[in-house]
Amino acid sequence: MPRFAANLSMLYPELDFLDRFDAAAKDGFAGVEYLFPYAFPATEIAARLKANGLKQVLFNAPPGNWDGGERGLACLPGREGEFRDGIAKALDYAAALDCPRVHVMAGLLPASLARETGKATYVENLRWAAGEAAKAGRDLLIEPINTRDIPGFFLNRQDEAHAIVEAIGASNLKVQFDLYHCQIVEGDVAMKIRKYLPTGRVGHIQIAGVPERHEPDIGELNHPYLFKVIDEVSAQCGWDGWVGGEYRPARGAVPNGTSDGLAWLRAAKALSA
Ligand SMILES: O=C(O)C(=O)[C@H](O)CO
Ligand SMILES: [Mg+2]
Repeated sequence: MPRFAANLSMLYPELDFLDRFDAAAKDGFAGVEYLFPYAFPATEIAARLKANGLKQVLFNAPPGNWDGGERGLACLPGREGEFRDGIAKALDYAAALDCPRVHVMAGLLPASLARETGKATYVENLRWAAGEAAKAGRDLLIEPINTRDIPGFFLNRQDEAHAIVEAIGASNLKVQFDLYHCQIVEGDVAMKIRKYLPTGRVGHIQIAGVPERHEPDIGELNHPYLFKVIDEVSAQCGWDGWVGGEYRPARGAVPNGTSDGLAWLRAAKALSA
């Protein structure tokens, strides 16, 4: 079975962020991911990881003005300086947290901007950032996201993401394959696992129930089946990444709301035992 990480931006909403590390470890997660560490000193987060024997497997580079609605800077002409400063900051945190990969959000394509212009900026920014990440020994990930959750998001489809990664040709630039977004945008998830894992271009997988983005055992995707497909393909091609549970617990921010919803994780572990 794949290794599972808890997404601490979404799981354990009833707890303060720094207390979520302890909860995830107690619930049997071996790794954690989250959107942004920047509100906390890296030393403080590193201490929580160490105290709980957790691996930091992923976080995002600074996305621009998140509260103002921005969702990344990578496709935005004129913001290259800020983009580069954000990558430098992310790589500093990645070193302090011993985190092997950083997700770079593409951003919202402005209505007034031609897609080709946004794409040229995106590709140039990624090329530069992948070079910096390579020097720091990290992978850089890009993630197709559905436009119901993030209207106007620049990167939506798996094939587009893989084409961009192939065209740039940096071995540390990879795709963050979020099965939830994939199901909403294009479907055929199992076949896409079979198609893309063997390419070596998938750096991380994320899961959630579709369409509510609750636990993976709620909704239209059959995760036990997909875990078996991931296992089977991994055995053939050597994929050894992490699967992040990135969902909003159905019971919400109530005590033990996340822990009580982890039947899907126990079932996945039982399958591999
Ligand atoms: O929303 C997602 O699926 C993500 O993985 C991003 O990191 C946050 O938008
Ligand atoms: Mg995701």
